[in-house]
Amino acid sequence: MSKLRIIVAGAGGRMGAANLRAVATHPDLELVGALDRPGSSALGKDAGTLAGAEPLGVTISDALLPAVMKGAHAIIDFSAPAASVALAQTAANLGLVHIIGTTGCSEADDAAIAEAGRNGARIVKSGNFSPGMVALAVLVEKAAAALADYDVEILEMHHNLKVDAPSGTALLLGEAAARGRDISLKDNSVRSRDGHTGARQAGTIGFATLRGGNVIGDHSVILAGPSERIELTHRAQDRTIYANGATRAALWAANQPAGLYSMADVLGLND
Ligand SMILES: NC(=O)C1=CN([C@@H]2O[C@H](COP(=O)(O)OP(=O)(O)OC[C@H]3O[C@@H](n4cnc5c(N)ncnc54)[C@H](OP(=O)(O)O)[C@@H]3O)[C@@H](O)[C@H]2O)C=CC1
Ligand SMILES: O=C(O)C1=N[C@H](C(=O)O)C[C@H](O)C1
Repeated sequence: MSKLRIIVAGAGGRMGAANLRAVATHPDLELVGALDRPGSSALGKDAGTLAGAEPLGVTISDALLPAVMKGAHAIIDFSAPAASVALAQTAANLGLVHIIGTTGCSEADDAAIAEAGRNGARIVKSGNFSPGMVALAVLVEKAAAALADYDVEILEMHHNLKVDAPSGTALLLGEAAARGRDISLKDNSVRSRDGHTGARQAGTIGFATLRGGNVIGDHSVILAGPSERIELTHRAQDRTIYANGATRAALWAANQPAGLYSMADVLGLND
């Protein structure tokens, strides 16, 4: 089998480094491009050196076309919402696989990404690419359904450089709880509390956000009922889990028709 040729977007970032290492060490993948934003201090550097590994002979660039010309099949993209929307449109035009880990997308961004999936891109988008988190979401959906009158609260903590809140994973877990209750998350979520809030409204799904230090990603879903509390928790210890999930998704999506997929699809949970 010939190797799947990959472009890593957001290459100069924390996840960029993890993705570059995951691609470089995977026997079925070949790195053909590494992108960062115009003006980034990463431009012109060797992708491997920047990721703390051996030089890879691929220079970080802000131009997609030269990498596409090397026969790229897939983009692994953990960057920023505007960049991910633009890349999804390019992936649609070229029929590429596009793995999107970027969080903090607006409704309009998500609609544009879904449109790209309808127009030829093979997209896997997830707020969390760890298989453990996909399993946790299954448990949350079941627990929220079984304990239909318990209060659901979602707590997340991340490093002090994270720019979006609640995290993409917290929202993914909120969607799982809402599915379990057959309600819309958008219409039933409480994203923050401050001041005289009044008593908790039954049936809502609450979110709380903590930021500090270098926490990679902690998430807890708490189901609070009369005289008991169930806490379902995931703690990430290394960004490798996300990068390995992303490479797995790229290899899976290469054999799928155009569309917008989730990590649950990749793991066969929706078959
Ligand atoms: N789904 C998942 O499993 C995970 C998702 N994430 C998400 O991935 C994203 C990146 O996280 P992280 O690596 O920690 O963040 P970083 O800020 O470290 O990295 C983001 C990178 O993207 C670059 N970038 C910004 N705009 C563009 C652009 N237009 N084109 C190309 N590159 C661009 C940034 O450049 P510069 O710094 O110069 O602005 C930076 O190098 C976040 O949304 C985060 O929430 C993170 C971990 C796991
Ligand atoms: O920004 C991060 O770091 C992370 N972002 C994702 C999110 O928003 O949930 C995934 C992970 O928690 C790390």
